[in-house]
Amino acid sequence: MNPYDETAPAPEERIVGAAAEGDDQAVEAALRPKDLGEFIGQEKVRQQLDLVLRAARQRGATADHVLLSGAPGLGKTTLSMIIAAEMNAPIRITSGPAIQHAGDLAAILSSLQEGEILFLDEIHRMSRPAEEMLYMAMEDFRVDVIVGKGPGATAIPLDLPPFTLVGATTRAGLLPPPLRDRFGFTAHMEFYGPRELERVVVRSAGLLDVEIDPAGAAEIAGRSRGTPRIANRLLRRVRDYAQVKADGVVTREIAATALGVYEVDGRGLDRLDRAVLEALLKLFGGGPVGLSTLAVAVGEERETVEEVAEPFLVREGLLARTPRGRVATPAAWAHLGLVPPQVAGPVPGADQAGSGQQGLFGS
Ligand SMILES: Nc1ncnc2c1ncn2[C@@H]1O[C@H](COP(=O)(O)OP(=O)(O)OP(=O)(O)O)[C@@H](O)[C@H]1O
Repeated sequence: MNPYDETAPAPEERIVGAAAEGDDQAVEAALRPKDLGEFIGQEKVRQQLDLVLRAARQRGATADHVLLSGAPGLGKTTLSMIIAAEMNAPIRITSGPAIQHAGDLAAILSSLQEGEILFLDEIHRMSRPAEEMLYMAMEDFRVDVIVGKGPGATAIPLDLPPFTLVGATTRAGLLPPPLRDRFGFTAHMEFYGPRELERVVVRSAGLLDVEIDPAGAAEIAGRSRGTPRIANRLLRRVRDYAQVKADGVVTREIAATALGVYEVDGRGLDRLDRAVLEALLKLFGGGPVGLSTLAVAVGEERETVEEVAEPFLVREGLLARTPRGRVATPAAWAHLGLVPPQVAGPVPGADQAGSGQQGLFGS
């Protein structure tokens, strides 16, 4: 099971979904930071990448191949464009699923200019033959183009201009080691902290000409699930509300009310997330309960609960997956303002007699 699987079933378009949806792409182009200085957060990645790029520039060489991994919406595409800008090089953008045949890749590689950045999104979804061609292209800047079929087929070597491959993946673990090893620099992008997201919101508000006060920005940041793409989307919905229902200025109260209309709560949970938590707490006393039972209780597919709702609930420390089933954490009870039931009798190994929680969450 993959928490970041873009192909996971979505019950509906989610305002808190991390994948690009609706009008995201059109607006995102305008909101993308253009250089490393403008890129907010990810300090380590920024520092390391800055060194890699500076060194390449000083040597007058193309930069090493770069692998960016992390959940959707954290800025992988943005960073690839920044790499191109910092190297003053053109960029070609494609994705793993678009390259089904080795020939598709050969066509792209052979038309690259010297120093060009090739951004390959979802690199883990490339076909095997294309992947194998990429090994040689990355290492030797050469591909073998196969002409003909069967016993008469011949491989014609084709030299490529030096280029920089920037691969992006939500699932670094799925990359075969020979491919992973050919990247000179690998960066893992983390979820953003609230302060960083606040800066993302303030920056985007400036670009969109939205008046926002710091508390309004903090309110949106706190509901953005650690993801700049979600922060930008929530900002746009709050802007609409502020414009239609108020004087256009985004304050904490306006942001909270607007996001309440879209059913995004103070911690970024949406209707589905809360339905799962509520069922777990109110119907099953906090668990443990099996996934299928939980899914039936909320009227969703098992996969939807497992792949759409649970990853964020687990990340937030609201739900735990245990061998005996799904279990709510104390934070889940607190978040929904409910009191956990008292369990009668001492629980073996518990040091808080009577709380019953050691039995559920212990070890
Ligand atoms: N560090 C950042 N500072 C400011 N804005 C950011 C940052 N990272 C991402 N964004 C904004 O978030 C949006 C999504 O970023 P981007 O498209 O680069 O994500 P991604 O990781 O490539 O997503 P996907 O995996 O879905 O392709 C863009 O509009 C971008 O401007």
